[in-house]
Amino acid sequence: MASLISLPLYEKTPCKSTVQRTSDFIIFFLLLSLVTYRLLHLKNHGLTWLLAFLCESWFTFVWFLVLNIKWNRVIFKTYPDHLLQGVPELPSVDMFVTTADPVLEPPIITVNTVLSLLAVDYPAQKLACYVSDDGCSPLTYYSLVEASKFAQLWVPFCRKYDIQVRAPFRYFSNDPIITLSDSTKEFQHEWKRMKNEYEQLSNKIEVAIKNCVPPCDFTGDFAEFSNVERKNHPTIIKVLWENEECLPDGLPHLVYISREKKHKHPHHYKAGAMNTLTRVSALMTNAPYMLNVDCDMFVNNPKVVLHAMCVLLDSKSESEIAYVQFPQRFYDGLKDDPYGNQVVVVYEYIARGIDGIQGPVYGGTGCFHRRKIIYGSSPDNVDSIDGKLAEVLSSGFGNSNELIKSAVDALKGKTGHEPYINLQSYVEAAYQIAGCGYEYGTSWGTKIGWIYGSTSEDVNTGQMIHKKGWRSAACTPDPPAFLGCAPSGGPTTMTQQKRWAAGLLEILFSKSCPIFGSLSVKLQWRQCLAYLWILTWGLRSIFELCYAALSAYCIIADSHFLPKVQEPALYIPVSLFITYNIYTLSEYLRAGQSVRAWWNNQRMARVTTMTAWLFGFLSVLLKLLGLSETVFEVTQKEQASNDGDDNDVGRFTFNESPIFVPGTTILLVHLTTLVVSLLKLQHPLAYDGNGSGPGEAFCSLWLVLCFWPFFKGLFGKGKHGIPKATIYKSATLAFLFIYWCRRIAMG
Ligand SMILES: O=c1ccn([C@@H]2O[C@H](COP(=O)(O)OP(=O)(O)O[C@H]3O[C@H](CO)[C@@H](O)[C@H](O)[C@H]3O)[C@@H](O)[C@H]2O)c(=O)[nH]1
Ligand SMILES: [Mn+2]
Repeated sequence: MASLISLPLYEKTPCKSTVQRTSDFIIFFLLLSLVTYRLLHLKNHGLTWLLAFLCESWFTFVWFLVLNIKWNRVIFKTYPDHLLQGVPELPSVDMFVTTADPVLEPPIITVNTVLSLLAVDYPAQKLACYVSDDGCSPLTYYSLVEASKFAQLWVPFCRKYDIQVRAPFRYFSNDPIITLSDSTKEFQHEWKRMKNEYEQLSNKIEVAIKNCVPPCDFTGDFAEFSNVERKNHPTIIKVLWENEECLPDGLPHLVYISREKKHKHPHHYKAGAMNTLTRVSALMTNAPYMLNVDCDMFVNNPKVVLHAMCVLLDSKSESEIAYVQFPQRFYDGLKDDPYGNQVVVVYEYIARGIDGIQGPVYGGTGCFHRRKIIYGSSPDNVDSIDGKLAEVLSSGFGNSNELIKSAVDALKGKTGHEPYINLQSYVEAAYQIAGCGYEYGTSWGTKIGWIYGSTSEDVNTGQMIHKKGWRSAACTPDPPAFLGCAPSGGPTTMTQQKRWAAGLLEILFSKSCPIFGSLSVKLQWRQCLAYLWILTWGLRSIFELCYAALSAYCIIADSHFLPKVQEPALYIPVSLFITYNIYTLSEYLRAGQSVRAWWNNQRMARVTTMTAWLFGFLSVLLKLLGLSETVFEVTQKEQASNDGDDNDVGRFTFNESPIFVPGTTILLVHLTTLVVSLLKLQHPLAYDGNGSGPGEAFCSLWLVLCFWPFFKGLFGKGKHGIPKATIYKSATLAFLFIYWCRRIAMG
């Protein structure tokens, strides 16, 4: 294949970064100076300085990790046109969609993602789409059945007119007048028909949700769904559509899978679902490449598979690059990113940096994997897999002979079935491998497939691959390949952040910890540092909380933890603060973001670290103590919401969750200390004698500004207000903290 390809399929270019490296260094230098200053004066001060020293050492360590990450930023560029000229035959791809809850993940969202996948620009006989439904919902199934009928019209329409956005809800929500004005009569006619058909499809689904018909009479095709409980039901696998004649312009196969679940059998959440998808697809189509997306991540660039293949089919990649990760981008993002979760700037600077080391971290969605690598092959044996080695590798696959045979084929590089396949004939064997007991005594979840033990199965699995010495590649085509929905409310954002922090810490505190990886295996040490930056999110909460408590304590006890006004050392924290903020602001501006977006992200970074990540940390602590297990709480997906008055869009929302207690407490404490320091109400018996100064007061002011959404929440109503119970609890905690500070101050 290599000789046929003359033009490059992809290029990796470094970003210019002198200014950035210099700024990163200045900040690092200032942090080091601060730590040194602390160390030199440690013995003249008490515990407060020791704590400040520990926190600042941590902040310096984190910045060192950032410095390392950003050092070699790169951009990957792919050329699909060169691919079509150079590659005689494109390989097959199995596409996986996971959904878990028809309420939190409305079926119409999953349907749109599936439709957009079925309609990608790629020979249809090379594609198969598998949907895993962990909710075992007849509604999801019904919606997919209806969607597969609509797809018969939609996919040809997209191909004929080269439609760019192939998720119908997005396509029809874009301004139709512009699309239609300079088009042919025929197109206008078909467009209207298609819009009408799509509206009928959404109506049917809506009606089904409301009235529970027809799925709920559980006859015919729905019989298997009668008496199912979400967490206790047999396997259901249904071939919704099969491209029987293997037509390149037909419709890709579509298969629905709900794996078996039983009470007390661990199902490992998304990782378990991914492994079931991997096995079932191995029997049916056994494509050498697998794409996986979350149910809300529709295809926004129809050439996405071709872009991925540019990297994967490049002659050198075969023994080097394990997977191609597309960035997570979001549609209908709220103006100025009030929840700080659009991650535009993080992608630009952090992700591009990691891309330049050993390659992007696996992000759980929008990623193309090679099947044999998911099956455990490493860069050393990838060229030399013979029958014997393949058999050794396939020993952990479980006792399905069909599966083992397909795995041996996949490992040897012989994949895909011969032209005629009959998916239906594999369904029986598929039931066996989708059973909840199948994985007992096998290597699934440990050495093969998606790795268990963390609710951030993505990072865990990607890291396992990097540890074998594989690299990965990022792909950032324009327009963005996939778009999904980012949480647009306080509670959802907090739950998601909490789960991430917990899942990442689970990896840090397990035997998959990257530190072991870079000592003994082939994880590059700079990649190991990059992983450490990610995995330690939850730990940051402790240091930030401690620092926040220090400044409050110093005001109440009339002590100080920052240099006094007359000390030249004051310039260190002051210049650190100024440089850091100007620098991060410039990053936002350079990435095309507003000043407001910068501020919202700074503020939300403090809020999530000290609240959601704290809860993530605590839940891992409980797990380590054997008191409870971490759970994967599914993030709620909403379609563009038109409800509510426009004034309130982006205003922070709350609910009864205890996750809002720490934030409210921090706010109340610092409001109090701010008043105390302005009115000079400190305790007269304070021990230090040289009391708190403007530095400490400024810290309180800054925190109050960061928690301003909570301040508004104190007076807000409905979902915009912090519940009374939360306020009472927080007020009690704040009171206890202040009381305790005074007690210590009085000795
Ligand atoms: O028991 C489960 C739980 C979740 N999912 C699916 O997993 C996906 C991701 O879940 P979501 O609630 O959307 O989590 P996010 O926080 O939005 O997801 C990010 O973080 C996850 C790891 O924490 C990754 O798995 C995701 O790919 C990544 O987008 C969704 O398609 C779910 O349907 C399952 O299939 N089974
Ligand atoms: Mn998601």
